[in-house]
Amino acid sequence: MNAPTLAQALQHAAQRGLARIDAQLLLLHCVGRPDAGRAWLLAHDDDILSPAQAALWEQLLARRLNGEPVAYLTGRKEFFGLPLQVDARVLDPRPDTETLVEWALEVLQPLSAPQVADLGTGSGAIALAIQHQRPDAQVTAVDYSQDALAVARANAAQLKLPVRVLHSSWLEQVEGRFDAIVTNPPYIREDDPHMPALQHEPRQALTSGADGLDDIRAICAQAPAHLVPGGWLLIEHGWDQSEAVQQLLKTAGFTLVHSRQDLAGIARCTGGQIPCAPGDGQTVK
Ligand SMILES: C[S@@+](CC[C@H](N)C(=O)[O-])C[C@H]1O[C@@H](n2cnc3c(N)ncnc32)[C@H](O)[C@@H]1O
Repeated sequence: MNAPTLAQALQHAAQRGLARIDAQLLLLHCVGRPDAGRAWLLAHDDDILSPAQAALWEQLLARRLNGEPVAYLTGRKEFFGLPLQVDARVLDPRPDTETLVEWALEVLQPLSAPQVADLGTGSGAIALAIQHQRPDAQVTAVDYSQDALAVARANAAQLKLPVRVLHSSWLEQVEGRFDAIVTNPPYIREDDPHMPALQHEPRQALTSGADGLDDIRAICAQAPAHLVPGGWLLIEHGWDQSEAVQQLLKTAGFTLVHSRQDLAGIARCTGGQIPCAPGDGQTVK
């Protein structure tokens, strides 16, 4: 077959069942215009792919149809307005996680030069978004995976953001106390039926024991000793875990424990505050 026009390439992808937005992002990548938008594609729909571009397009189309995230195929993902480098060493950052960043920015808002930790940083998405919004903050990005830390370091360098990158299992090798600890840890049950659909992402970024809560349990237990009085722990979790996470936070001594909804209106983040002084405890319903 002759090399297709851009319009023909998109039509072909739709016939094979690829979502239009995915096809557009992959095609922009193939023609070397990753920053151009859909309007550019429309304006150039008669352009013909070069043989090399057509070969790359066919290859990426097949990989996407096999379930690889678009971000791994293009090597980039926008998160909180920041262009991140992303590959199979890290979780593909999800838009829902921006809810957690917004919450963190709110609790940090009254503080100057706050200390912040992002546990399980992966690509560095959360840490870098907070550092970008709060240049006065000292942000520490922690991960157990050296592969993930290499990606986070590369993103920090590329974006010129002074995030401190640290190797640790949760807070075990971390010193000091923070005004906020923010985390999107693994929280999927080992036997979750959706795991095959996530086969291209690192397993250590996804699953956490029989009920998906092993890592959240560890973080809730470790965090109080690493927070200043009045400091917050904010956690992203699964769609059906908000009650369990609220209970874990209360058991660990947190107050003002409550959950927030993601972009789909599901309670997907839960947080609590270390009391400022003994007896300060309150609960938000
Ligand atoms: C769900 S991913 C989140 C990545 C990133 N924060 C995001 O939101 O896109 C969870 C991350 O936790 C890391 N992780 C898993 N176990 C860990 C542990 N014991 N200590 C620190 N990080 C861990 C994984 O390597 C992975 O990068």
